[in-house]
Amino acid sequence: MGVSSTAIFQQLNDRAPVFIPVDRAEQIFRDVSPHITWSNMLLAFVSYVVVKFVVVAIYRVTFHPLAGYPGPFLAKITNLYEMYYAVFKDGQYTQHCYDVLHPKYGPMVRTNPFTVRVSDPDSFFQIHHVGSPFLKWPEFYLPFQSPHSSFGSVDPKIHRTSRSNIAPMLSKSAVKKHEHVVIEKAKDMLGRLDRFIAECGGVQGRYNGRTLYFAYLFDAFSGYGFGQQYDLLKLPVIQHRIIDALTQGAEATMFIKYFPIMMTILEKMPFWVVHKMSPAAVGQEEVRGSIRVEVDRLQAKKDAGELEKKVTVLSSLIDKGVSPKHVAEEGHTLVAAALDTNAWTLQGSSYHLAANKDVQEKLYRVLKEAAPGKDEVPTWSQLEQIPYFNAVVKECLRITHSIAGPLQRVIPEGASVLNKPLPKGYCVETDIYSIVRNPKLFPNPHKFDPERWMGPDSKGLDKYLLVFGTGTRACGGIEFAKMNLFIGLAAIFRHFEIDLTKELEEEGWQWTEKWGCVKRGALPEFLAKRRPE
Ligand code: HEM
Repeated sequence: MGVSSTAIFQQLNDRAPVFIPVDRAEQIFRDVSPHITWSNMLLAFVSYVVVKFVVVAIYRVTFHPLAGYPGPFLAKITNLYEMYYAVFKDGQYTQHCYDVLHPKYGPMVRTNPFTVRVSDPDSFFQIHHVGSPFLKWPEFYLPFQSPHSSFGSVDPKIHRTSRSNIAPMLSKSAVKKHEHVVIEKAKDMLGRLDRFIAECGGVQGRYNGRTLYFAYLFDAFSGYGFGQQYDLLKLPVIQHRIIDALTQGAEATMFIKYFPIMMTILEKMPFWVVHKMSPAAVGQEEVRGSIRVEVDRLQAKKDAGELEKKVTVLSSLIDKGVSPKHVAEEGHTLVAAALDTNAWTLQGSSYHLAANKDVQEKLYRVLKEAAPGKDEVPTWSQLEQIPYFNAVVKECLRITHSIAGPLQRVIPEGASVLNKPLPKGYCVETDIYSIVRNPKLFPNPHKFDPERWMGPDSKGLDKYLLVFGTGTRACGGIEFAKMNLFIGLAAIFRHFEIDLTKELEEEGWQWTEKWGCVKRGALPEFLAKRRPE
């Protein structure tokens, strides 16, 4: 039953006397009600949105705490500007900042209403030093849904705990104990290249770098990380849904950055729906599932007093008493953090070495000297003693800069960067790309030139090889990453001559930024020929 308007107005008036006389209110209602139509309501709504947008836009360019920072007008009033380059121009945001915004506006640019982007080596260290009060920006990191992991945590206390939990298993001395496995997997990779050659007639084989290197890295990491052997390199055809899943995951990162709600929606959806939308999600779930099973198995062993000590990253975490839920979270993020980055570096390195045959030949000669035997793979310590090899690896890391996207941090109280005070609570972002491609630090920065690491002044350059980040939130797996890179690159370039396919030769090395780098254009395929022993 309806309630009369008189009663409603009477009630309102009782609660807020002298608000408006009841008879006057009724009169207004009678006058207005014929105009309450759908089209008028729509018009009112649109007018509200437009007026609100204009008022907010005026505020953002005039009185907003970031109003004084230079940047494109559109970027100051809406994040659609940034989103356009990041999402709709297929991952061109970082390159747009490097090519257009910084040259035009200087080292500090307001790239969206809430963010100042800083491209300056000294400021990078100021923001990312050990114990820095610039904490990870929750809006970017929390959608990864691993708030208790070393990568995904935002709260410094939680991070301190999670990082110190994994650190002993990822220290140089700890990962070195796993070196024999990595060498074994590198030899499997050589065998696999022989098979590609045999399949292509016995002289030169064509292979997909992403698939092959991913399989090598996954085989090298999975045993150490979570005690599972997938042996992807031994499959008849190298294919696993985890490869597709991580590819799709990387592709989705930018989309999730601008539409974080998507992660929550996907989590809440029944798995069969997600599977229908993205078959690769099965691979993700498969690995997540096997990590969960392994974590539960380890916890049961611990409860029974039978836990094998410090055998894998996961078992060492269970041994420390970390809850199974958090151990599983750490496991998932480690898989993503460890694989895409390293696989990208190996692909990009293969491209640049194939495109620069003089460097490849010199590298081959030093490697042959270090490992003269058939299929011999030098050890990590041996490789560390070869100056030219080290120069090549540094240049490969620099030019491939796996994480090209912005590293976003919250501005703390009283911060000032480049002598300009920054308002607390907003976002300041830096990026690795603009440091490792800074022409003042690395002249001719787009040229692949290992010699830049060999000169008398090159020691000072090491500090700017910031591909792993620096400070408290620097990469947790640097040693593991280096071991895989050193051994993987040495194995391949000691025993094979790598060439570009026609497609890559014509196109060059094109990439798109999905926070991490993703190959654009032609497939990352290469041609491999056995070196004479
Ligand atoms: C070439 C290979 C790699 C590169 C270039 C790389 C780069 C990076 C960068 C730039 C960050 C900082 C991200 C940020 O501030 O948001 C990071 C974080 C991290 N990486 Fe790596 N990474 C590589 C390989 C690995 C490997 C192999 C592992 C593990 C075995 C790993 C584990 C981690 C972890 C746990 C973090 C989070 C650290 C923390 O916040 O405490 N990464 N990595």
